[in-house]
Amino acid sequence: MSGTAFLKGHGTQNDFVIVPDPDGRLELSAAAVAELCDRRAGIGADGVLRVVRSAAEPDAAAMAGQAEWFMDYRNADGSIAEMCGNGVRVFARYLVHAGYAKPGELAVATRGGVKKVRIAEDAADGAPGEITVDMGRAVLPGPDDITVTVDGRSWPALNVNMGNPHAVAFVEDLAHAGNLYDAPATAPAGAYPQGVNVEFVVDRGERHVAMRVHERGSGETRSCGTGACAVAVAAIRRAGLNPAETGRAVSWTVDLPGGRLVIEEFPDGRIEMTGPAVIVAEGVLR
Ligand SMILES: N[C@@H](CCC[C@H](N)C(=O)O)C(=O)O
Repeated sequence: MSGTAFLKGHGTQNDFVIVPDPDGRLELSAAAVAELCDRRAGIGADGVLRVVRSAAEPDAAAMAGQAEWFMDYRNADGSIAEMCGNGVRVFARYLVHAGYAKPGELAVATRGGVKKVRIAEDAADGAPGEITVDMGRAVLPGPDDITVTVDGRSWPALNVNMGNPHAVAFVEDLAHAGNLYDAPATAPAGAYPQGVNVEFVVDRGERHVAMRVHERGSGETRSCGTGACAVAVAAIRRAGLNPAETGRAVSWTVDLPGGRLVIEEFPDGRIEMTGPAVIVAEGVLR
């Protein structure tokens, strides 16, 4: 990949190497992604966002009529995931930075379908506007007896699918999640045949939680957008406030080690996630 241009960006400190490839010319192997994401020998990141026109990418050509750009997301180990919530915000920020889009509404194609994005104008002092993503609907596929275990402690967990799989466990203390370097054990065996992102959550106040996450393919990260949505859905159900039943939208604040995301669930089941996204560097690979 020598000579390839890249940028670095993050959303609530979930960080990404952005690789512009508008015409779909790059072969991005799993090994190349892992090298880029290596925090000592590479650029260092939780994942890679390849920016390609939907029409130029066989996986996304069917979405080209709805979204000009496709977010080709890869985890730090090179594996492919269906969706990345923080990634979509950073991807949208890049499109504005590069002059491919303007603040306002935008559609982004992902392996989890087309996501609608609203990019707020920058503030008068130049602070970047927040970005809201329509994350679609959560699916709660069960089973009801999922448990998560770390260091001999186990908790019941809710299986929430946000396009990608999550196990959400409410715990007494976020420190009980341990170092989260290795993937926490989940049971029953076979509940997550494709692996899982695991969230640990504590209450912080009214409609307000804090979480830590172990991401499939990336380890512990400082934020996970789909994870925050899964956590909000679990917290909303736990509080008996399902908007589909009450007819009222509900908003939950989710604090992560890298910042704050606000998640809103609507009576039609749609979930919106709002948070920051910034580009911090750009360069060329040697
Ligand atoms: N950090 C992401 C999620 C990235 C994908 C995840 N690791 C998976 O394999 O499903 C987010 O912000 O949603």
